Amino acid sequence: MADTSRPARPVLGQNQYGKAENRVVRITRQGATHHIKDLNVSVSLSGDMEDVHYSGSNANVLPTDTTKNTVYAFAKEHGIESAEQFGIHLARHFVTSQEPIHRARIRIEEYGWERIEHGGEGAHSFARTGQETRLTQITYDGTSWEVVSGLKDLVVLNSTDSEFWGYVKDKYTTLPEAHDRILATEVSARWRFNWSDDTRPMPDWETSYRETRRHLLAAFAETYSLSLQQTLYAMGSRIVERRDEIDEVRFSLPNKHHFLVDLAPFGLKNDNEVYFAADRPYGLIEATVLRDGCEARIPADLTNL
Ligand SMILES: O=c1[nH]c(=O)c2[nH]c(=O)[nH]c2[nH]1
Repeated sequence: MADTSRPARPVLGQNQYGKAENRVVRITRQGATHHIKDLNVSVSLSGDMEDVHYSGSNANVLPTDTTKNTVYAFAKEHGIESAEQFGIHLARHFVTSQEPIHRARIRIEEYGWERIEHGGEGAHSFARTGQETRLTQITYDGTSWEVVSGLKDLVVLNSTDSEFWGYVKDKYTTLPEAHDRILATEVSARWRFNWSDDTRPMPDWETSYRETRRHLLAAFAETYSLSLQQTLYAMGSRIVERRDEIDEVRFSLPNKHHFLVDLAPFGLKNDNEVYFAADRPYGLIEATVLRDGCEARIPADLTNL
């Protein structure tokens, strides 16, 4: 019989720790020409951490301060070739150098900079690109890797080649059918690489990002859209078909509605020229596109990644 006089001690569940949002800017000098990498790196470690939670023993705890220092030291010692390469390096270091640490998850946001072209000497002036943030998440358990990369805040718009009609109508439906509308969204996308073990060559991360982004944009621009859902599938399938290293793509696409303004009260005709750009509410279209036979592993809620 279990002793019911004293309740059992509550059990520690999943836990992880580390230093979040280490902002690291690495300048690489090639004579007067400088190169810049600007990252926001979050480290999350897990392993034999029962004691620190139950008793406060820090014997297995690599301080979060040390994880921060490691990010900066690695930026100096190894440079930052790509966000993925840098994250892999860090994850491998934490799992292989610290016995109690069994799993490392490194999340990186990368901010883009473009050169300011000017008549003066040197190439060391940059302007932040107002476009997307590049993202990656590296997970390593000492045996296998999972690399999920992507982007967020990439705003795109087609000013034609978009329709929306033929939908279900009930007594609450007021939306007029559209045969020529603006289609605009702010793309949040994550794609999962099929590279998972060290014995296989890694993808070229920089080329992969550039090409994946290019295919995504080309599919958006080239698809004659009958719904944002159709455009989403076109973007995902183009990536999976053209990039062998990627098995899964997930999108979260807010439909940034542009409503035609009624100019009739002013005696003016609105021939698809003047729109009200509504900021909310917005349609939210989300889906995963998978290589046939592959498993979906990217979480449905991208805010969890
Ligand atoms: O592309 C669209 N998909 C929808 O599901 C939808 N619903 C809606 O009101 N407008 C749109 N547009």
